[in-house]
Amino acid sequence: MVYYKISHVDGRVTNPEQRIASDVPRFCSELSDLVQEDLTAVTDGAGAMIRNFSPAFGKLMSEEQQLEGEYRQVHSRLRTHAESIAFYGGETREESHIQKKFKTLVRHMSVVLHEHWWFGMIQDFLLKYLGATFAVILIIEPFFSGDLRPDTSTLGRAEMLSNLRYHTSVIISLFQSLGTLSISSRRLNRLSGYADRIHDLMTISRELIAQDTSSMQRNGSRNYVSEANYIEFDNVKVVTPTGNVLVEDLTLRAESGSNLLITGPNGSGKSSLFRVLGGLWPLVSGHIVKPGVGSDLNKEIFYVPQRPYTAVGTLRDQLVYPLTVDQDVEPLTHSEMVELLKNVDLEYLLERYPPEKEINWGDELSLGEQQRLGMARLFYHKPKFAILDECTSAVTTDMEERFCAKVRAMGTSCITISHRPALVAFHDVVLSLDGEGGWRVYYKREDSPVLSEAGLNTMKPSETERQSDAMAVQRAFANTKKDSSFTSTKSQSYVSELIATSPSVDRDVCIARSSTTPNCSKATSIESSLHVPTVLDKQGAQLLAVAVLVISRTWISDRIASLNGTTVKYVLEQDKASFIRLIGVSVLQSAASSFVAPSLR
Ligand SMILES: Nc1ncnc2c1ncn2[C@@H]1O[C@H](COP(=O)(O)OP(=O)(O)OP(=O)(O)O)[C@@H](O)[C@H]1O
Repeated sequence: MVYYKISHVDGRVTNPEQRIASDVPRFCSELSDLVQEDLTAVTDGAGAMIRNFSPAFGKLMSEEQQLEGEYRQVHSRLRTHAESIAFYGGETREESHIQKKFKTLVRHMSVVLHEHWWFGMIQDFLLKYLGATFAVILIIEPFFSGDLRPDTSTLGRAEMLSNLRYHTSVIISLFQSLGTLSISSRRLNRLSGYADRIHDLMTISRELIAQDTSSMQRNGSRNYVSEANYIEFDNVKVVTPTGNVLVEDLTLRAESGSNLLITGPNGSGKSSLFRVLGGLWPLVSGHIVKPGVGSDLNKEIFYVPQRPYTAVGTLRDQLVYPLTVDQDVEPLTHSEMVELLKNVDLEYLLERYPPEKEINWGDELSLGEQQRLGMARLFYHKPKFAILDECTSAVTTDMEERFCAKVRAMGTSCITISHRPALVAFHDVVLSLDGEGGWRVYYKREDSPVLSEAGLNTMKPSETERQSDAMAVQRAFANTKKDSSFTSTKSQSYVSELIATSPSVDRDVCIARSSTTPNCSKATSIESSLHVPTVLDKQGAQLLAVAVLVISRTWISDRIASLNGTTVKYVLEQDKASFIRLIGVSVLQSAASSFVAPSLR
């Protein structure tokens, strides 16, 4: 069709040279209109075809957003509940959950990228290359076999085609390069942001490793953790990461089978004591003895926080947490599950939620229900020691008493942080912190738990309501034995103490272990997973190959552009004589027509 139209346009002109000189601009514009028409037809057809074959990108994108949101949500949950998870020793469980979400997202992303890849290829092929090739064939054909084929000189044609080709290719290349450059700078900025974050992470993990190594090297005897069948704090100093001393040189032993109650005003360091015991905060000075050294804290000492951590998962997952169903050595049967839930009056959850349904329990259960679920979890694990950090604050006193009785019957020793006097009956020893670094230990009299005024003189007149509760708890004990009580004003830097001291073990019961070892092993694993490629390894070689490819491609494009220019110049120089003749003819023609026209008028 185009050919016919071109022939028709061309049919009015007789002499090829004259035709080229006078009709080239008009011809070009008409040709462009015709090609545009046919290209539109071609692209419309291709567009319709593409639309029909196009994958559902909208659906894929919304799914990607959802999966990415879920992945980020589990990450932010991890950050919010980091302490509870660390106390439970739930790192492996959380890691597997996050990995699962991550793998789902990666799988989906690879589907999306694959769809984009093949669709992009087809789209490029149909719209750019097929369309362009078709257009070129349409344009070229009349020049070679149609009426447009010149008889003699090729100067006009060469000039037109070469100029067209050269300038078009230069302009296209220039814009492509500018576009690539602007995208590259944005990509480089993003890359430098990621690199910065990874660098920070690597620096911190190196610092942790260095701290641990230096702590090992200066193997002193001031701070170490060892293993035995009981929990003992021997001259332990509890210091916050900001350097505040919360408890001075605490000496206390909790035997397996006895129950310890810890009281004290808000912020006196009750929970912090267990942060040090669990290895979440380093042991600055003193000696800690506990069961299960070298394994996760939850194996022997199970922590039940005030706001229990509820993992996303099924009801069974909540009960066996931090174990996963696969790790569960003796799988929890349905009847055992019913039994555990009955103990805390939560059996109705089995009817409310399908057993295999994954629920965000933290959003769906009340605080009291979550606390009871935490208790059921403790009944499942049956640890040697249970640290109960105000974990009954939101349940009824009746439930609290049932819980304490059940824990006792299980043979688990409780270390309870509470201000409720009702709990006194279940404990043999009370540790009272005064909030200024001082502490006192009260033992229950053998004969009876009668109230006693022991230790009251250490409390200040400005006691809060909770302090009054704590006093009431203390009154429930007789002061038959008083270990020690003192206050020190000396405050030392947490970090400098950690670096300056290191474990030294020469006790027969001990398995020496630095309190920072878990951090170190995690830091080492982070470091090893953050592998930075070098030229010598596989990733480095791949990066180098890509760089070589990009440089060679740029060089080849540049050479092609320069050859284009040279070719045009060569053609023009070859046809210089014809070109000058043509210019002369054109000038004479226009002069003659301007001379003849007014005289005719
Ligand atoms: N990560 C931290 N960095 C610095 N200071 C901290 C950190 N965590 C806790 N503290 C501080 O340590 C002190 C003791 O906190 P802790 O949680 O042990 O108190 P608590 O006796 O359990 O109080 P409550 O009865 O309110 O639960 C508080 O003053 C708290 O601000």
